Amino acid sequence: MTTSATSAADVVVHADADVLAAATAARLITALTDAQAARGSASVVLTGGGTGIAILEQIRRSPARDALDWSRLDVYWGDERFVPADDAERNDKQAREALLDQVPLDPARVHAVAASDGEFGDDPDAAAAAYTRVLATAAAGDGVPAFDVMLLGLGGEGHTASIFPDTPAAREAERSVVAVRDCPKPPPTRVSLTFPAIRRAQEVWLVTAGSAKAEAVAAAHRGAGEVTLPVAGARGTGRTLWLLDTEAAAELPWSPRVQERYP
Ligand SMILES: O=C(O)[C@H](O)[C@@H](O)[C@H](O)[C@H](O)COP(=O)(O)O
Repeated sequence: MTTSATSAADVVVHADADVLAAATAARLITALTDAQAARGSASVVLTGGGTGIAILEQIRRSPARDALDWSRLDVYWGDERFVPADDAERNDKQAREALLDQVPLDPARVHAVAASDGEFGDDPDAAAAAYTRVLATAAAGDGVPAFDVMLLGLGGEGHTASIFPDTPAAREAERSVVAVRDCPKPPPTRVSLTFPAIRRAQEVWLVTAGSAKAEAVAAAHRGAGEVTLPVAGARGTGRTLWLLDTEAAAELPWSPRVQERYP
């Protein structure tokens, strides 16, 4: 059941973090399979963080994962920690361990952000510029692909991807990918898509769990500005969907129905 909220966003609330991850995994498999049926291929933007990785682990465990033609899926990241490639903090390393190394993806269609020990050395601006080119090439002139689904997490203070409150990244209106430094969430140096890039996605799914996120979730639905609460600026061209557990939904200005956990 979805509840339409402010800014035409939909909200679906699940009983707990485990149900949220499993249900979002099923929803993502279906959305990407439908995109492939309609267009022959699909594209997804992954997120780091505990909820984002839990979703990938649920997909790995799901028999429905074989409904997807993995060889016709393009995988991107909404942000990446700018650390060495084999650093456990890398979002792509965590995603590969959770799922990507277990499914028959086309390696040429997995678009990771350069690591700090990669071809651009310890230069996050160069890594951001290179990822900008990756997106532009995939978009065939539109600058950024119209991703089928972009997964985004959020922090308790309202960051999403690696766009943190009151930062240049939150004010970026031109570039699609930027380097961010001194992030309050470690590691401090990251590469992140910006709002212009995020808003190219057809569907943006904001997925989060836990009471620590409840205030930011509610503030976004009360009309907070995107510079002070970046997650409020994350919206898709076709749909913005909030996927929450009951704790993260607890302070919403209305009481959405909860998708119960059935025994
Ligand atoms: O690289 C990152 O850290 C993520 O992209 C970040 O935006 C994350 O999604 C949120 O901080 C939520 O993280 P949790 O799900 O672990 O709370």
